[in-house]
Amino acid sequence: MALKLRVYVPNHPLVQHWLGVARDEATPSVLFRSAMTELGRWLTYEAIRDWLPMMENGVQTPLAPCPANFINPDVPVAVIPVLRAGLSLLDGAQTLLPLASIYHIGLARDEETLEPTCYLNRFPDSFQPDTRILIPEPMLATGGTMLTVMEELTKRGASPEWVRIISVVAAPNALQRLGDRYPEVVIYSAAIDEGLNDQGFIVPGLGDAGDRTFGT
Ligand SMILES: O=P(O)(O)OC[C@H]1O[C@H](OP(=O)(O)OP(=O)(O)O)[C@H](O)[C@@H]1O
Ligand SMILES: O=c1cc[nH]c(=O)[nH]1
Ligand SMILES: [Mg+2]
Repeated sequence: MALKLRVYVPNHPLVQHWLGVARDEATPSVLFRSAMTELGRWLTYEAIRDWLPMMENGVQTPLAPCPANFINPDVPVAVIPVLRAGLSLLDGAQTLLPLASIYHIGLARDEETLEPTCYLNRFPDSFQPDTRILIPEPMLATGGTMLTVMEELTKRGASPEWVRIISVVAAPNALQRLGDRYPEVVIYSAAIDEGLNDQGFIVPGLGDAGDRTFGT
């Protein structure tokens, strides 16, 4: 079955370098966090192309009038880190989007059923439909977590066409399920891996992103 959503894997040396560092089991927690921050920064840089709202506003240079383009401050921008592991990408994203509102959501997968449970939701009651929404979530495995996040967003008025996900490793299962339900969503991922093992971990993946970030 063809994949319906758009997935970009930036072939950028900084993205590929930090992905390698994050994958390496010998990488200690402190360096793993740096790698994830860097991935958050460069994946955000790629993802906000053609997505941030712009407006034209001429300026006067010291020499002459000149056309200029600026980010339109009237269109809301929101970043939705998915706790815990999504926090590892947040610093990098926030560096590039310093004025964005940050709305946290926390989900944990049951180790047996792989079903996610939501234990924290700091979303506003409603989102303006043109709100630009960036979701840092490093692991897209079964896709269950991201489908829950999307449901919580859309029932508050968010438009999938303005949602961009930054992820480090995505599995085909998650991409298929997300594409079937939300084909408008665009994903920027450092890699698409082969699949999942019996415990629902992405292979080769990078292990448990939350545990490696927080040393648990
Ligand atoms: O696509 P899925 O199959 O839903 O899996 C992906 C989710 O699983 C992990 O979360 P986990 O439950 O380990 O929580 P954590 O981030 O707190 O470690 C990971 O951080 C993703 O959020
Ligand atoms: O491989 C995986 C799958 C889900 N969550 C992780 O942290 N790693
Ligand atoms: Mg985890």
